[in-house]
Amino acid sequence: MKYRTILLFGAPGAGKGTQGKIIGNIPNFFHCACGDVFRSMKPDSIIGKIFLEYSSRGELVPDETTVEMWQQSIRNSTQAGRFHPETDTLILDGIPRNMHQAEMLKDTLDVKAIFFLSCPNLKKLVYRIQRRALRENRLDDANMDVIQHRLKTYVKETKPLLSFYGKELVHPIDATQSPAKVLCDILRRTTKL
Ligand SMILES: Nc1ncnc2c1ncn2[C@@H]1O[C@H](COP(=O)(O)OP(=O)(O)O)[C@@H](O)[C@H]1O
Repeated sequence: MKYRTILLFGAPGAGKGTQGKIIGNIPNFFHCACGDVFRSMKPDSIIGKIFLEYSSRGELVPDETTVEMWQQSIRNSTQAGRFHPETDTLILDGIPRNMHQAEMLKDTLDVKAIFFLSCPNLKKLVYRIQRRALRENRLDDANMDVIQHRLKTYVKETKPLLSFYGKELVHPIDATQSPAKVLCDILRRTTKL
């Protein structure tokens, strides 16, 4: 069975995690952020070490490791009764993150909509990422070179995904607005799906 899915899409710092966490608290939605799954791994486990190696350089973790880990995490959430695939909509954030991952997940995800949190103001993104670094103690947010590299990786590898799914699924959302307004825009469209 394919999972009914909404993708939260956008550059690092666009606010995917902030929105995903809130929406995930609404009944019949289940939020899964791939970065959170990586960060929940023990730093001395095999995946934990691979994650630190790549994320501290601002690079994507290799696709096989990522997709396998993500699938395991979804299976665990289903078995634990947190995610009910029959009735819940999956709110995905941070995966798929390139064309290859989208291909790998083609038979797993039934993508109903992509909310593209658009923030063309680079300074704003960098400011948000640096603020988060202080709050969440994230290695990959800590220095400017890594942040720049992450933003470049997004443009080169992740943004082309928008055309993979096709523009009829893509809902642009102005992510420079306050979190409450962004949430309103997302929910207004979600209830029409
Ligand atoms: N789908 C993915 N594929 C590969 N690497 C990923 C994926 N999701 C997360 N990561 C790794 O975790 C890091 C942090 O991701 P995330 O928490 O989504 O933050 P951000 O949105 O700020 O990039 C990424 O820079 C990358 O190294």
